[in-house]
Amino acid sequence: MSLPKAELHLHIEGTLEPELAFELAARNGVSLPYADTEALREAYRFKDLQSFLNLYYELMAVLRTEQDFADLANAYLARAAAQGVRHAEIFFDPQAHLVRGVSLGTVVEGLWRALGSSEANHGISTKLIMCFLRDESADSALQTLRAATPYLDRITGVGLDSAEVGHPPVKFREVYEAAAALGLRRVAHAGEEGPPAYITEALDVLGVERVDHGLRCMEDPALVERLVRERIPLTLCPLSNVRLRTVDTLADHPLPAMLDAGLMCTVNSDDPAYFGGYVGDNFAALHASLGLTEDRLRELARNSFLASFLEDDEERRARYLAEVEAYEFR
Ligand code: HPA
Ligand SMILES: [Zn+2]
Repeated sequence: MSLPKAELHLHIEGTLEPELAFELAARNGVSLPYADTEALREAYRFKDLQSFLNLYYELMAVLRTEQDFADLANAYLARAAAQGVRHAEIFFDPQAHLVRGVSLGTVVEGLWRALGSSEANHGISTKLIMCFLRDESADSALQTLRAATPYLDRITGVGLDSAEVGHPPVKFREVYEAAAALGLRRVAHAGEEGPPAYITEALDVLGVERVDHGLRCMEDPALVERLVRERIPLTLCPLSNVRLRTVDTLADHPLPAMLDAGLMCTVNSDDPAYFGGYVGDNFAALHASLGLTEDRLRELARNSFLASFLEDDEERRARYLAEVEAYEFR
């Protein structure tokens, strides 16, 4: 669906399509434990977040050089452009590369080769958000933030991802305080598999401005009321929730109830190579399976720009919002 939109919850490593994975494996002399792309796709049956993360980290082995990261990002941007994305705030997982001996410079410079020319090549403005792995130590997150010092001109904010349960936001208080002191924006995954209390903690302890997923807020009416009152954006990822079995089917997704409650929802693809669709596919699926009306879809698109970190360019935001209003569904 080509409705103009911003994508605010997108892990660049999660855009690694099987074809590109095999191409990069050949280029870098890395062997993958799958015979071909078909066999690899067979492994895309996840029972929960962890079963997905295992494959997500395994396949990263093919990402070695700046050009690999540039190719990965360019492939994403081309697909996103075809689905109406005008602006993308892109997550990356530095610790997952550092542990393999790939430097932060390689990752950031490589991604920047694509992001720096994204407006010219794809018509998409971009921002970069560096995520900490919550199943790694708080000290490792602090070291990662320190290592990012030379690249802070290219990094808009910090996020928190990977295995949620058992790794509450409070574990990362110190690194979020340090990030805030550096002027970085703050987001965190919370309430995907973890309890509503993690959402509250991400807000109160980490000072996040957006909550990634936030799905399980629906179990706590007082929290819903607060999120509505404070207009905290939630970056929902419906196809991801189905694939990771957070909801049974798309028809059971609470998104319509969340919109009815007045929550500021956005729709995103999370890890589109693994979850069966890019962001436009998520919009189309919501329309098909949940009967979301054109007004609702337009509201979601409007929210995506309102929730984006475009405070440095309000003129651009206004232009994108005008495009949303002018869009004609066909
Ligand atoms: O959906 C996700 N959840 C948590 N961590 C992640 N890292 C990549 N994708 C995800
Ligand atoms: Zn995510």
